[in-house]
Amino acid sequence: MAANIREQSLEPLIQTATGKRTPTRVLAGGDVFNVFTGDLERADVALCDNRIAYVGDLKQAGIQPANPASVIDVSGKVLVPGYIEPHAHPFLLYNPVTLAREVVKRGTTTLINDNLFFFSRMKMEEWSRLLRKLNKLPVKMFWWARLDAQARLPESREPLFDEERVMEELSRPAVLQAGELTDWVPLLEAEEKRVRWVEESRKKGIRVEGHAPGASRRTLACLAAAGVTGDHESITAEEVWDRLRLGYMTTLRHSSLRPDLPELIQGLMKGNREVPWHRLMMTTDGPTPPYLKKGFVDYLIRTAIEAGCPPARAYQMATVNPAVYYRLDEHLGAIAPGRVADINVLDSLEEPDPVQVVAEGEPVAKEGHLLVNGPEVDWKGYSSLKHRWNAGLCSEHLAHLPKGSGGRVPVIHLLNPVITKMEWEDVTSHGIRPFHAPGEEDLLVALVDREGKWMTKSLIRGFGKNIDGLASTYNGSEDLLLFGRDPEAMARAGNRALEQGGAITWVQGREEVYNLPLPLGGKTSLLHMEELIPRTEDLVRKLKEFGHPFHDPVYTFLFLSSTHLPQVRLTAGGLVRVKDKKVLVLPDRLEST
Ligand SMILES: Nc1ncnc2[nH]cnc12
Repeated sequence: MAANIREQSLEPLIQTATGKRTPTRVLAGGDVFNVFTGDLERADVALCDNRIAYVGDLKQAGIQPANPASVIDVSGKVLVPGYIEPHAHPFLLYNPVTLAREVVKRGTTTLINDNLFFFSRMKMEEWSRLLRKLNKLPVKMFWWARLDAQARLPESREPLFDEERVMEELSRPAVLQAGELTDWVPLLEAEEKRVRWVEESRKKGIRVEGHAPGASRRTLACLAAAGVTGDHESITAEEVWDRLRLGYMTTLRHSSLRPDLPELIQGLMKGNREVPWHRLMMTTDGPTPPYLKKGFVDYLIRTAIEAGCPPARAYQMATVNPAVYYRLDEHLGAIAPGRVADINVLDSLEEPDPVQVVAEGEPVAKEGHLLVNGPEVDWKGYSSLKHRWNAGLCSEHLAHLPKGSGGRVPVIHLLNPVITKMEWEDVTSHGIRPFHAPGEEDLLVALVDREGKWMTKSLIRGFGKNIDGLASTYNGSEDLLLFGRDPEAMARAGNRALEQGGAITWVQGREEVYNLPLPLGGKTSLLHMEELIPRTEDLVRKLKEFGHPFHDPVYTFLFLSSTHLPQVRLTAGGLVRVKDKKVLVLPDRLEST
């Protein structure tokens, strides 16, 4: 429905509202949360197929239910609109289908999704076909159109973000924003194509999402002048105010990586400043699977309320605010006539996890259980997601330390799951087994081209101890990421992951101690969330046993090759210092070995 949400035929709605046609379904006797006033009002809700036709006293309005079976008794309950996640990354090991099926149980009925990793690797025909299929999910799937890959790719892959493809993406009816703009420097340098894409977005009335962590007010002001309309990267209340003052729609983040919401809410509410709640939204920003045990947007609402946010404001941030911002408020985000019938039935406003979920007029979940199946996606029909990896690995490729100038080697220190600091260190040997490396915590980390042409290496400290070989096709540049101290185990893990068309595979000696197949582009699993959550927890637990100090290693996999983050990253062009794009260590060429 996302693609054609603006194409509603009005006649049956008019007939139902005026009592000339019986409603297809009625929710009777509940207290309806009015997102416009922030009040609870006793009202019945009459539906006409997937839309709301009338809200009020149906008897008084002369609207008759067709029969008792068409009435859902919600007396004693509170009705709120289905929740909207404005900033979803539907590929944190889960895929768009498994994410949608999980979150709708907790009342999220609209996802506004990152297209990265699908757009960046799929043929356009297949991507369009997949979008049509996803349109049949009980969750409305809207999309962003990325303007860059967020990684430094080999030149042969760059045309993915060419004029024709990006313009086609911006023209899709289900695309609501350009971005997120992780690579915004070229925009401020007025790079022609980037400016043209933002201008095109403005012409189409779609938004432009920034990505400016730690940016000064000056930079934020320049980005606003360059057409950026929103940002979700604040980690302090002051940063939120900076964005609000400049007119940004500002999204408060509570992700698995950065659970900042309580601090942001409390900081915003400090003192006597009136908080402009209507300019705020909230996001889970791509949580890794275990987070979903706590919920999704329902968990954001709960967290905001627990932090002191007035309940009405918390619900507005998750419903009408994103609907207004994305220019969809005549369709979404409210229990009001004309809107899509996405309705969560709650015990009370203090309990945002719904007892029942109605999406597009159909009951889709009850007491945390899905009531609907499908659509079944035949993933085999999307050949561009089944990449054939050409990078056969042998241990010889991994048997030497990366060399910098003067025989020193680069050592990446992991300061948290994603922030790195690099230092040069002297080592006396060229082996990488622990007794050869500078310290017992040191592992080799390598990014191996999925076409088998190059490999970029560094030492890494702070990821774990005594890991023999761990391979992940889950990474920011869609190549193969390897960690380990034993070249043979690393090659074994890598080859095993590649053999499966993508996986996270861990080998100690000759034994496989962990394996999670990721058959969709080497990125996402087909497992339903009930299985994927414990499998992800298993990986984290095992890594902790090997001295891994952080809670979100999947993000380490994702971001070690993502050049939107600071310090050094592993790329096709070598080990690169992001700030000035300086290549610190060139990649090894693999073809000649
Ligand atoms: N920039 C990003 N790209 C991909 N996944 C993310 N999750 C959070 N931020 C992300």
